[in-house]
Amino acid sequence: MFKVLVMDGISDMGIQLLYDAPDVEVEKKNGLSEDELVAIIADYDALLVRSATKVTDRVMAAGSRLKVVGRAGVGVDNIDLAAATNRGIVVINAPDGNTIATCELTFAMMMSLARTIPQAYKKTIGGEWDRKTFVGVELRNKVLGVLGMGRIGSEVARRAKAFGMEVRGYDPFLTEDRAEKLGVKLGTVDEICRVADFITVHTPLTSETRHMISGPQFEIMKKGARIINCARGGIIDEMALVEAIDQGIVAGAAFDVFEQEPPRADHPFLNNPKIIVTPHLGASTVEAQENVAIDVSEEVLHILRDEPFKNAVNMPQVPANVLNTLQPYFGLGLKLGALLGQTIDGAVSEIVVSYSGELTGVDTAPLTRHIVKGVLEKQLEGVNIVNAMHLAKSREINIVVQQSTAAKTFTNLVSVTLKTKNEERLMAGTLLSGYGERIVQIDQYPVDIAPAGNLLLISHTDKPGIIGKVGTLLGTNDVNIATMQVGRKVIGGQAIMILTTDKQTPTDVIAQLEQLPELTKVRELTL
Ligand SMILES: NC(=O)c1ccc[n+]([C@@H]2O[C@H](COP(=O)([O-])OP(=O)(O)OC[C@H]3O[C@@H](n4cnc5c(N)ncnc54)[C@H](O)[C@@H]3O)[C@@H](O)[C@H]2O)c1
Ligand SMILES: O=C(O)[C@H](O)COP(=O)(O)O
Repeated sequence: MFKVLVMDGISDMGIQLLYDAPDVEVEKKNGLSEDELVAIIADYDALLVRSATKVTDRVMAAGSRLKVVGRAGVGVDNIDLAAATNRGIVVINAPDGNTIATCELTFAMMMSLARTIPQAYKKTIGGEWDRKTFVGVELRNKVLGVLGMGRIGSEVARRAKAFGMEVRGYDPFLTEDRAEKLGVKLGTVDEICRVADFITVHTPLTSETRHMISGPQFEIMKKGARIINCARGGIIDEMALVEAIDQGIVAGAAFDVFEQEPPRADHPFLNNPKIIVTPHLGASTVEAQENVAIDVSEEVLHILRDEPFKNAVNMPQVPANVLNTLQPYFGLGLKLGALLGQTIDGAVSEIVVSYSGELTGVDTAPLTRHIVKGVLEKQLEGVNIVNAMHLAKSREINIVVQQSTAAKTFTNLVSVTLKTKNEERLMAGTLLSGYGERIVQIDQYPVDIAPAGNLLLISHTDKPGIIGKVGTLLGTNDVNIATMQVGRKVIGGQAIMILTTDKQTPTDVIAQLEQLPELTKVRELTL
């Protein structure tokens, strides 16, 4: 039974999938401190959070069963991603579910700024009928600058067009083609600051976007501009903004997010009549909360059940078509890595993976991760596809990936070579239509083995009687041979023998085999 801890008031309707799952037990808790979370997290396989819970390295270190942290929302700045990767914990988010909610809040903010609705409301309910102070501006024919043209920024741009606004966008990853389709004119941050009547930010908070709008931008800003931040506190320099308002450069600002949340009671935004604030409500609609909780629950179930998943934040994204092509090879890759890893002694210094046939032209990185996981898992604890590459890198294992279009006997071939200081071994496998996974080459020898069960890999000198000696020794020790193959390049030269046995070969029998003078290496390979 998988145990899932759900925090931060995530929508019950959205996590119904988890409640309904026969293999999942759900517990809901709110407002736990880091210490309280550390004290209980060892009981859970999955942790679901919004932005309130800080998932620190300490929390993950205590989560000995933790496989996945699910963020019911977009931003993962409350989760220590590097620590999660290090510990092999998958972090997933729900990037699409709250786009519209946040876009609509941005518009609500923009219209509130244009028409000073919160200020007018406050006076009116206070008994004042003030029709002179609150003369607003229209959105039509105004320039809107959108910094960050991803999901939310693009939706904001679309709606702004419907309001008759001219939209200028800045996003280093936005192509001219897409900008044209959205009806957005591209510009730099400074160009946008000079001309925009409204500026809204929709980037993540990164070292590049921190204080993206600060003193120098306010200096060149069009007089009377209005600023909106429904993305992340810190993208706009809060103190510089207050100064720009005091200097009459900025006419008003609307913030849903703060550098520190909740802001201190004496934060200068909280008593400034030109600044509208909300308590990080961008994603807080019934629909968005259901959407993100459904998305994250589906992904958590996939991860717990070892099924393919797509929204991992601490692993590269894999497009669905690529995943579909690679999926059948994951098992083969894992087995090739695991078997080969057991054939060598000493530290691996290099893993060379070569793909050919129908695997060429495909982004095979996810398959390489499975192979590396296979190689490392017999030596290291806690290796998984999230941390395999990271662990290899931290052990200075060089990973070389090659793709070859050269015509081969097989329609697809995955070949893996492991190198240590003293030796080099190769194993290649293929997916044969109707037969499934086959190992078709070990070192320079062609073979045909189904990678399953108990395998004995024996390197020996090709001499008459060796096969008989091995068979007799195994037979007298009650180890039944299911299949046997031998490979050699020249008569009397080096050769290999691969046996599949019905049960594991006891270690003392392996020791007896090793005593046979013709055998140079005996390895039991298990999966
Ligand atoms: N207020 C809320 O409750 C709320 C709700 C949802 C999302 N958000 C926040 O809004 C932000 C955007 O969300 P999204 O779903 O649109 O994300 P997204 O990933 O779809 O879009 C972000 C965009 O920012 C761009 N970008 C990155 N670095 C940039 C830079 N240096 N300059 C300009 N653009 C840059 C990216 O290319 C991308 O297009 C995120 O930080 C998210 O956490 C806040
Ligand atoms: O990044 C997000 O998805 C938003 O900031 C929403 O955060 P929340 O789930 O805590 O409302």
